[in-house]
Amino acid sequence: MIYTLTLNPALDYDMYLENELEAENLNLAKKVNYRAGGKGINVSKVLKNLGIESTALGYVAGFVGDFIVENLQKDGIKSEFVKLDGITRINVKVNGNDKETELTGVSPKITDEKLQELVKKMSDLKDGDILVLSGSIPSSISSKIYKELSENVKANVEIVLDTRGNLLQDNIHNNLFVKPNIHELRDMFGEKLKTKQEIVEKCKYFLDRGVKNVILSRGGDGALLVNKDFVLEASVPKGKLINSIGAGDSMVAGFVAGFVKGMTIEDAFKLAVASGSATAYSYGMAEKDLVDKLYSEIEILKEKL
Ligand SMILES: Nc1ncnc2c1ncn2[C@@H]1O[C@H](COP(=O)(O)OP(=O)(O)O)[C@@H](O)[C@H]1O
Ligand SMILES: O=P(O)(O)OC[C@H]1O[C@](O)(COP(=O)(O)O)[C@@H](O)[C@@H]1O
Repeated sequence: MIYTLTLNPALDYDMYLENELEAENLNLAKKVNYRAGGKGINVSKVLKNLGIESTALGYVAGFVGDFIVENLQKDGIKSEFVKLDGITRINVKVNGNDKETELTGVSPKITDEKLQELVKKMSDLKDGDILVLSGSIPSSISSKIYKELSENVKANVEIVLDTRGNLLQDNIHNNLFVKPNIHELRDMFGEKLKTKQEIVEKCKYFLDRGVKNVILSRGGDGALLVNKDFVLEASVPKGKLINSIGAGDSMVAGFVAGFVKGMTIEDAFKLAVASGSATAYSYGMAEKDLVDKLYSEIEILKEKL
């Protein structure tokens, strides 16, 4: 079984404006969209669209939490959330004609007792399972919680890690892959990292700490995969950008899907990029038909590390 963990889910409220967002002005929307979000939940959704079952773990609270649970149920995605007091956050994603602006809400508190409830659920993991640890960590719990949970897993499980900044560095633990985006890598090293060679050099930081593959996403500029044997560079397929929220999570789902289907690293990476771009070219998350179409258009360049 694949388990996705979303410690910090959200209702994503996508707003598509008539014009570019203007501060201190009235901004009119021409279309809106509500969806159950948070990184692990997005991974579960795209896995489902690719025909792969997973169980979504994490925390939900209040009426937003109810919306998330119902939304996943409707999509036929299994979830086993722990309930908290308070209200799960609402994240507003404002899309102008060119620019995307994100407003992120406040998360409910996770008490020690609720943390133990989650730990108990995670003790069900079995050999061969995959655990996807995705998204930010609420400030009420340890910023090393992903590492602590990873160390706690007794079974032989592949662990995927996708989180930001220091949280990424602090939570590495024998990961199948990590997926920073180029901005996160630049922030982490405080450098501009313009050339492919500069980027690949920095990816070695993760390999030296036991990560098997680093997937470095670069938005509309494609992606790199770096492991101890080779570097893969993927082109981005053609399409019209609609909303890139969840593109990174779709990429995570695509690679996991390829991995469980027994694809080669090259093909799983291609599926990852196709899934990321399929989401960027859609109002919702990547659907299989578009992923399949884009998959056939992606070119992968392979070089030795
Ligand atoms: N503007 C875009 N055009 C085409 N593909 C995109 C675009 N933005 C994202 N993608 C796809 O989604 C992947 C992940 O996007 P990225 O924005 O780098 O991740 P994150 O959402 O984690 O910041 C990219 O590697 C690419 O395949
Ligand atoms: O665009 P990405 O990085 O794939 O992730 C999008 C998801 O991440 C969020 O922006 C939340 O991110 P964080 O958990 O890092 O705060 C959600 O609102 C959204 O569903």
